[in-house]
Amino acid sequence: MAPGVPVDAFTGSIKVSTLGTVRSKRAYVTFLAGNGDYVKGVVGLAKGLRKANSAYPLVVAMLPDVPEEHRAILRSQGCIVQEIEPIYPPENEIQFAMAYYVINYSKLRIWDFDYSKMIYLDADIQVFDNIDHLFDMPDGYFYAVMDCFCEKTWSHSPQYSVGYCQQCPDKVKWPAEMGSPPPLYFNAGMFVFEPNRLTYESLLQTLRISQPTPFAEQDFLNVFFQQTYKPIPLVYNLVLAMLWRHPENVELEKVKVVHYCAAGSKPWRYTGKEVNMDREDIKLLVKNWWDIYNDESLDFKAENLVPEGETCSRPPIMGSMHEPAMSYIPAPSAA
Ligand SMILES: O=c1ccn([C@@H]2O[C@H](COP(=O)(O)OP(=O)(O)O)[C@@H](O)[C@H]2O)c(=O)[nH]1
Ligand SMILES: OC[C@H]1O[C@H](O[C@@H]2[C@@H](O)[C@H](O)[C@@H](O)[C@H](O)[C@@H]2O)[C@H](O)[C@@H](O)[C@H]1O
Ligand SMILES: [Mn+2]
Repeated sequence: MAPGVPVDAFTGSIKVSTLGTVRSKRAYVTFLAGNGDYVKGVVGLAKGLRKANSAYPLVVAMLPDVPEEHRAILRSQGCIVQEIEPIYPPENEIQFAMAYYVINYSKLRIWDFDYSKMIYLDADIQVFDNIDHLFDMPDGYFYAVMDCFCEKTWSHSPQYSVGYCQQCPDKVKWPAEMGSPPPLYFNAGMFVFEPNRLTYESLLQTLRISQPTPFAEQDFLNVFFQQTYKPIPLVYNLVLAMLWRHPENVELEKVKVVHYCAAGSKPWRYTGKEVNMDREDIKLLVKNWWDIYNDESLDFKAENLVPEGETCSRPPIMGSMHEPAMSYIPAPSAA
């Protein structure tokens, strides 16, 4: 570390101004696995961030099973393609809420990326308003939106069995005989974090001695970051089930980020046939996603690149950067 360069005590990352010294590197990051249709989600996300005039690039952490054709599509949309090795949980008999969640532990590789602060977004998320200001929140915390426990996907949990949800803690109170209520729990489809080698090593070491649970890496991250987790408003990650489970908590016109995680809501697979998918608000949100996906004016244009070294208020979205050669075990095909 260059002497005299201020280092943030908590994260160990370099914190300097942009005036002639190392600029703290920021980026959005998503995760892509398999050769299926989630690549459409990433293209939509890249175009949505562009439409929202985000100043930061989108890095795609992808497993080795993502085909070259999909990688080329993402580079052509200005994404930074970064291959990662899969991470599997310890041997287990667990029944994940969705079988493919087993690949989601691989998300943990993003803590080893060379950035000072990142915003993680699932590929089934769309950003409809600029959220760059989230990068300026105080360092040293893990920021994410609180999840909801009311969907059937939670039927394994004590919360679901007693009808308790952190979104309405006074509606059905946590039974005193079950001890204190569960700690606040976040949805891991969107979070603001600081990549850091020490944190990364600790995540991997802790995972090796952790019992996998139904929501896979989401459960694991909630336990790991329990002491530094800070809830942020649901406008930054609208878990669609909130629309029918807690409408009193949702002001749809103010929502900046939509998470298409409800069963049947992935826009690129949408049929409208599943439960709640025939709602007018769902139809509108799916249309809004397609309007961005199909908008050719939002496609990446190389001429928008600002040549290296020129001062610019908005770091360019780079086409692609050198992918480090990595040896890896072929990952199982994702869902
Ligand atoms: O076949 C798959 C399944 C999942 N994912 C990635 O893993 C994330 C988490 O899965 P998903 O969003 O389906 O989970 P949900 O939020 O719906 O529970 C996705 O958003 C993608 O980024 C992927 O790339 N390919
Ligand atoms: O691997 C576990 C996944 O768990 C989460 O999805 C769930 C969770 O939000 C439940 O609360 C909902 O009921 C459910 O619909 C939704 O799919 C994250 O969105 C995803 O990124 C990933 O971490
Ligand atoms: Mn998701």
